[in-house]
Amino acid sequence: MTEQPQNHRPEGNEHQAHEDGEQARVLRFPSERLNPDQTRDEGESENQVIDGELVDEDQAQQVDQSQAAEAGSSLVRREKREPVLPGWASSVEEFREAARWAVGYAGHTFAFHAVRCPVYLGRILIRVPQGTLRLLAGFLRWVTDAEGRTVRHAAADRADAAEYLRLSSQRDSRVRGRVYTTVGLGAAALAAFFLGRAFLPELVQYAIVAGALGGVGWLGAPADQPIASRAVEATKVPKLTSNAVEIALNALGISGINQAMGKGGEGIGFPKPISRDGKGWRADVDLPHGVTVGDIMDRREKLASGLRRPLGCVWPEADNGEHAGRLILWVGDQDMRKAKQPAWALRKGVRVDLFQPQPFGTDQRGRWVDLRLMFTSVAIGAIPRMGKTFALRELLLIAALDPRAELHTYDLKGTGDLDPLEKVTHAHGVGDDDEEIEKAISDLRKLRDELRRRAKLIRDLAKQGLAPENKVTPELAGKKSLGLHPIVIGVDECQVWFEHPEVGEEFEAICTDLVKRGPALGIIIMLATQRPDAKSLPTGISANVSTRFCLKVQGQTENDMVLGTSKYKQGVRATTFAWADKGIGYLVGEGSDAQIVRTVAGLDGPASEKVAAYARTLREQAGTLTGHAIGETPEVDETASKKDTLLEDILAVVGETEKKVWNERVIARLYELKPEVYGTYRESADLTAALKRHGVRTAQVWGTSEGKGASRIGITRTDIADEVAQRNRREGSG
Ligand SMILES: Nc1ncnc2c1ncn2[C@@H]1O[C@H](COP(=O)(O)OP(=O)(O)OP(=O)(O)O)[C@@H](O)[C@H]1O
Repeated sequence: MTEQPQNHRPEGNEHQAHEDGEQARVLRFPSERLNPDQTRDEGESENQVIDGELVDEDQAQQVDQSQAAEAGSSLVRREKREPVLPGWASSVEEFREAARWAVGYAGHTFAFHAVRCPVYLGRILIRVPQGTLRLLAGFLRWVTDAEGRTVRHAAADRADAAEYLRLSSQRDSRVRGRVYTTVGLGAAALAAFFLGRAFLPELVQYAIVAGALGGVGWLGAPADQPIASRAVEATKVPKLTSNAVEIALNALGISGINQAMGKGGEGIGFPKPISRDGKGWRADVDLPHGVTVGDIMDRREKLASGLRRPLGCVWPEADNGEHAGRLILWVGDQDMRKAKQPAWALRKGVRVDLFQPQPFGTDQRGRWVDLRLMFTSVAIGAIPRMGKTFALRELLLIAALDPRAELHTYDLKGTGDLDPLEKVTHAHGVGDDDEEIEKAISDLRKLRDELRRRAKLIRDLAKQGLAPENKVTPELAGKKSLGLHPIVIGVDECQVWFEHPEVGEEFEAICTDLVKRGPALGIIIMLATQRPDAKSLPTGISANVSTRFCLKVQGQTENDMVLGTSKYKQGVRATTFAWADKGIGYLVGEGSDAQIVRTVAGLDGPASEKVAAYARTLREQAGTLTGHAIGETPEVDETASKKDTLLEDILAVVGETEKKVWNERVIARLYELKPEVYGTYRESADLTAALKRHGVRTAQVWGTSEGKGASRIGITRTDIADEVAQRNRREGSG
């Protein structure tokens, strides 16, 4: 939340460790006070102006707890408690996955060996003679006490008569005993054989013979050629050791690390043992003083080389809960881009609720990462061919699976990437020719009006206690009569709109408004661009989107433009992705830390068509197919195609005698002149924005109302007249 000065009395004087190391206080708003007496005690600070940051209740509670720990008993320590159950036992998904693996493994092994049984039988029979020889040789060695032979020979060689005699007599008695045992066992075996032949069922006899032969055959197999082939070739992933991590970090060429690793250096700390984490190893590392996680992230490729692992397996991350030198190094068993992604729950089509989180992609550990589209606006950025359009289309498909959602899809690149959504979308645009731009601006103007209608409606509903948080709720969205269903706008290559020479600024103004106010009012705008700079993703938009997905970008500016200010400095660097990391990006969701996510793989055109077909069925059943999806042509706003005559109209309604006029007065007169054109101008800022597009600035101007003079935003007539004259000259010379 942005910094806001608060003029209120503080309650409590708890301290919170601030990011920059300063001590900051958590202050309660007056309404939250439990003890009215306290307010009297704090009367001195009545008019204290506090500069601070608004934090949510959860954050405040966390801080409260840690503060309580600090302030309370000396036995109470600040600590980070590890989960009681390991990840696989506490996550249903992981448990299911492990169980699926075990059953699959057992099934595969059984089938593999069952098919090869005849081969194994042949191998056994071939090896029976060899096995029999080995068995006999071993038996003979045992009976004759062969293992003592070398010692006896040594005694004889040394001419140690006493020792030799002792060993020989020991051997004689041992051999005697073993011969008796052999004879006894032989007689017993013979008796067992005849008894077995006489009394045992034939099947059991065969089984015994087969078992005996099997045993002998097994014994006859050479060590390197076992009877049974291996059903599963274990791909051995080397264990990640602290030594391997140290070698890799040392090889990065970072002087701070090299000094720490050198003689007498502080070394590298491992605050926790390296352990398994999902399908890989996780090492928590305390880097030497002065070395940051960002330094390591910049050298991801070198780190992978140092660890002798493919680049797609090595994922260094910052631990945001700790200091800037705490590195979490996750090394996967498999390259993330090649690892098989678990099935996407929505691939076969299923009705979704946009108010609930939906699976967007998988993290390095192969776990699904969910995203709640409601109450967000989304920015997607990347250099070309990294999977930006796939990501946007996936989000639009998720939205399409909620039959309440009204889609507006714009593919400004014009290659038809969003065409699979045609069968469900309310408004659809492809390309950037004049007609398409006209259609789009007209649609956006309607959306801006809808935004205003919703804002007013929500205000009214809040007054009646029906919108407690002053935003659209699932209940409100479900009431058709209110028209507060989710509206989802997806724009690929949005820079085409914002850079348009005539309506670019208007596109920007409307989109900024939608980004800022849309989420609370059930309007979600998603903008994707391959050139994230101030022109293609205006700052008003980039600063206000709440969900950001950044695939590979080239530099810090683009990185921060998409992911948010200072993200690069904090070690969230989409620049470290490789060219082959398609569909892999940093996702910064609402209030959550950045995480690496791979969008749904294989969701290409045909696969998207299938999901969209299901979405259409859902919409047919719900009766929510509208607009483009049922072949309706949108009514193009007449004013969009007509010449914009704002300046001339102002000159017509503001007489030459009036030098300066307040905006609100100009708007009222314009409305009288052309209500159908100027009906959307509700406030002074609307006229200011419209004039800005014509290169005319508004300013504070003096005027009178009911006899009282006041300074308000307004126009200067000569500015308008000059601009019209200049334009006429330009057109004349052109
Ligand atoms: N999650 C993913 N896993 C694997 N490959 C992916 C994934 N997402 C996208 N890709 C691949 O990346 C390639 C580029 O995707 P896409 O067309 O979305 O890129 P783009 O950034 O929109 O490119 P452009 O800027 O040219 O429009 C596609 O061929 C697609 O197969």
